[in-house]
Amino acid sequence: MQTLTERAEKRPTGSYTTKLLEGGTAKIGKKICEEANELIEAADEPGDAGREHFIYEAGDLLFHTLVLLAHKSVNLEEVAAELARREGTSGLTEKANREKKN
Ligand SMILES: N=c1c2ncn([C@@H]3O[C@H](COP(=O)(O)OP(=O)(O)OP(=O)(O)O)[C@@H](O)[C@H]3O)c2ncn1[C@@H]1O[C@H](COP(=O)(O)O)[C@@H](O)[C@H]1O
Repeated sequence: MQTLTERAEKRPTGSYTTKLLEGGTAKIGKKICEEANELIEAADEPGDAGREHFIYEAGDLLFHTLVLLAHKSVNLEEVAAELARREGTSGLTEKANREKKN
């Protein structure tokens, strides 16, 4: 995350992250969707090779999600704080609260 934040600030040429950041939410979002699909496909692959592929794709999805956080100037601590806020609350209660809000 620190590296990605630095890429967002300095935008060095020859950086894949810079290329993504220059494309903004549309480009990063498209990659996140692609990587999410690849992760889901890999989830049902059998055996050790399937497991390894699944981990590889999870890495890709997390990487691109972190790039979107850097693009939005959001740090991991803020996301961790949001998850901590939810801790101890049932996911079903959280869902009901969201539905009330919308
Ligand atoms: N952890 C990663 C990382 N994970 C995945 N990727 C890239 O994410 C892309 C995954 O997309 P695809 O599988 O579709 O491959 P692709 O066809 O090459 O992708 P596109 O050109 O179509 O976008 C690949 O290009 C991977 O290289 C990453 N690129 C960079 N990092 C790390 O990010 C840091 C900054 O990297 P740079 O900004 O490139 O210096 C460094 O520490 C890197 O190791």
